[in-house]
Amino acid sequence: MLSEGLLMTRNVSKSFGGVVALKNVSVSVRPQTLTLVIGPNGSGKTTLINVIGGILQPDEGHVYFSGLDITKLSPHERFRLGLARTFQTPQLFTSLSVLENVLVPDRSYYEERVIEILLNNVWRIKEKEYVEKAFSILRLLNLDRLWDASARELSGGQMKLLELARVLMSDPKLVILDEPLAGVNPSLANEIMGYLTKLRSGLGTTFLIIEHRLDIALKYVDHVIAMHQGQVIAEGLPDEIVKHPAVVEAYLGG
Ligand SMILES: Nc1ncnc2c1ncn2[C@@H]1O[C@H](COP(=O)(O)OP(=O)(O)OP(=O)(O)O)[C@@H](O)[C@H]1O
Repeated sequence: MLSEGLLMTRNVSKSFGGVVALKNVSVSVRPQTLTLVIGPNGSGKTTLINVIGGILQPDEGHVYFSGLDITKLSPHERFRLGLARTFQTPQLFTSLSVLENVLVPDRSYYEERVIEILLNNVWRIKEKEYVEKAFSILRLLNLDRLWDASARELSGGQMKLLELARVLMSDPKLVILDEPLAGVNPSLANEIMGYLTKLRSGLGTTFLIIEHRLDIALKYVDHVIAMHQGQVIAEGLPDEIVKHPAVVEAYLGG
């Protein structure tokens, strides 16, 4: 059973005081897919990705990634295994340029390689490699023309793309995106979803996305997980899920 998903939760439960945020949640994210988690406000989406990312520990249940039980691992340890995430508010260095932001990925990426870099005196070669890699990622996301701009000059949507670019420097297997389209104009929002499909097919990256703007997101994703009151109420193809009676009821009732 562990081979079916790159990422899986099994019977994950989490409460905050008396509030049950997740109740026996078992989901699977297949490799090289765009999987979207939907649900009305308060249905448990954020809690689920925080448990998957390691920010929260579940009260019960397990999280598996690449066949490993990662339930007890820290967010950094998960990152090193290839499980990365972006935040609703991008975590950028606003005084640095676009390129510099991409060249400052998570510290653990460099920490792992620091001995190799020092011993072999290959820093200059590595630096050139990193810059080339950064530019190729910026090109994929149509940010290369802005490489020298200060991050603070970017639009909200471009900032989200820049955060994604930074995360991609570590060659993640799976990226969790928390509302990548929130506050982004429709044209850029469609562009962002287009880039994700391109990255999935081109680099083989898997994406787990939380998004409220279903009109846009549903057109691009491969699989939808619908939540309500801390439970998964339906799963399947976008077309099936929007028509699913439990999903319709959850949104109308909510
Ligand atoms: N830190 C917390 N302390 C107390 N209750 C919390 C906490 N985090 C979440 N909850 C509660 O858990 C439930 C699930 O919340 P969660 O934020 O996971 O839902 P959501 O689907 O992400 O909602 P939204 O779409 O509004 O972001 C809600 O009832 C919420 O009030």
